[in-house]
Amino acid sequence: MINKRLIQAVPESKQAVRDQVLLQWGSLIANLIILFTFAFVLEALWKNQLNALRLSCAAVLIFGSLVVRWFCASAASRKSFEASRSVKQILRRQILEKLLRLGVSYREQTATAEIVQIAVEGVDQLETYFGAYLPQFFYSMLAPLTLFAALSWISLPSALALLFCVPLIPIAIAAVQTFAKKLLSRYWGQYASLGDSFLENLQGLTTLKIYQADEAMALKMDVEAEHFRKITMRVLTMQLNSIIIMDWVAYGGAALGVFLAAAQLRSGAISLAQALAIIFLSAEFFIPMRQLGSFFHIAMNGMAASDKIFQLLDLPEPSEKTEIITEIHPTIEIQNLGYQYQPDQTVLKNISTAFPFGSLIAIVGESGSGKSTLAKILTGQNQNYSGHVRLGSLELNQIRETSLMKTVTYIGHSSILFKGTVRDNLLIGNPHADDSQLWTVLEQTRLADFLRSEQGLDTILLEKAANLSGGQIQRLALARALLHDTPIYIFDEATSNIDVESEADILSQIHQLTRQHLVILISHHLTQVQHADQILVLEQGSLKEVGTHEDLLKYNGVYADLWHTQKQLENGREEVNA
Ligand SMILES: Nc1ncnc2c1ncn2[C@@H]1O[C@H](COP(=O)(O)OP(=O)(O)OP(=O)(O)O)[C@@H](O)[C@H]1O
Repeated sequence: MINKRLIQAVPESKQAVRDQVLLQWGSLIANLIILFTFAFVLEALWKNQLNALRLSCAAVLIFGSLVVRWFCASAASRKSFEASRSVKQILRRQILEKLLRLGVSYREQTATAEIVQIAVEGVDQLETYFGAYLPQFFYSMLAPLTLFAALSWISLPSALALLFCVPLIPIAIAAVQTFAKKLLSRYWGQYASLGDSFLENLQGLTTLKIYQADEAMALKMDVEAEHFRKITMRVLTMQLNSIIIMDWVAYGGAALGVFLAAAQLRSGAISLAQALAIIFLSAEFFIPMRQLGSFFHIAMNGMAASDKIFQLLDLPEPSEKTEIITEIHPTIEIQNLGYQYQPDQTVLKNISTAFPFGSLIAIVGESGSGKSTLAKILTGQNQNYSGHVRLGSLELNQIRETSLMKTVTYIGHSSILFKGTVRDNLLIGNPHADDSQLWTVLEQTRLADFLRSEQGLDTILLEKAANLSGGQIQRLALARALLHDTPIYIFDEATSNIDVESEADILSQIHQLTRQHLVILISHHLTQVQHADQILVLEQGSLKEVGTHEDLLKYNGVYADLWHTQKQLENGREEVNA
């Protein structure tokens, strides 16, 4: 019932829990004083012995205790709030730091949607565990012992009977725990997968509408939601059943206390005030444990979530990388490179080649031949490769991530721009750039005129730059990449799906970059790569051909086939257009 690892993960929580238990205990003592005083007032009233002095003493005592109880209760709830706030902060920081340590290759080990679920919903679930369950756990043991100590002076048999009934509640809790743990783990699994599907379908709603597949997808989600509804109902049934058992124990125990007090009063063993005190306090014996039972189910949910958090925190991290690239003009050398996403699927096989600085290297091949996989290896996103990849004199997977990021810039086909101004987005490339440098790259990428007609560098970009065209997004991403000014640039289909004008502008920039940098260009359009210094042709993960455009046409192999096929298609298109 106590997850040691979770508490050790947030050591600061211990003090907060201790404070809350003490404050709750203070509130209990105040309550005891109120109830005892009340019992004595009632007895005095019954015996007609209530005079002004006694009444005012009782009133002062009750009022003073009420003030103490109010103070303890409000301080405890403030502590509870502070504890849950700091727990959430600490765990989210740990998740973030873990992701930073996993680095750009985190997706080799986990999915982004899962991280979002764990970091947001999963951590929220732990609020009750630290803020309410843990203090209640200790308080619910301290409270019956305190009450026993107070009542044993009045009637030992009643105090003993009540004390022995209290453990029946945790026994009932423990009985459901094994079953509850399995059920909650399945509940969380289904919750995460429903969340994934929901997010994916929501993001792809337009596509689903275009293909009129939204209804079919909605039915599929209905099935998933129905499974989730069923498991949620099972969780709730389990929780309600155990609450009923706990209520039976609590009310049964309190009734026993009342019965014993009445019996002892009748036999003259105790006074009326003592009997009243036992009756008032019988319920108090069970309230803390009963409350623990209610928190327990929410806390179990949190513990199931914490398993997922620890799975993420336990992911193996890439080994410590110490090397820093010092060459100003690094080359890339690849030897017997191999890569697999899954053990039985070889995506790259035995590739050996070299990319000299100052050259334009093109990588071509049919879809799925492994071009992007190679680009991701060169940018550190895919780290578990076999063979060697050397950047200058250093092995790539030994290079510190910050150093690699200062050396290689990757521009993919759907670049991400962030909500904010154009300036904010450009400064990501180089935080120290001044406005004139920003305008220079915007001129180079031919965005300057457009932006001048808007609000210049202060033009606001919506989420995913929804207020820019596809071509403008890619040109702005290129401007940001130019500001980054690294010796190596990798363009992975950076001009696919954009207008001809933007494509031409970007290609012209790529060619201008070449002599001062090492540029790797991945493209399906062979016309874009025909002037490359070297063209690598991949086929099913193997390097089939290497050479210039002319060499490869003469060789009359895979590249020549691709070239002629594309030419025929283009000619066919021109004829249709004519
Ligand atoms: N994250 C991944 N997990 C598992 N398999 C993957 C992953 N990414 C790519 N693959 C597989 O690896 C192979 C090579 O993919 P890659 O994206 O490198 O090809 P590509 O040549 O860039 O294709 P395209 O030209 O269509 O972009 C494909 O068979 C693909 O299914």
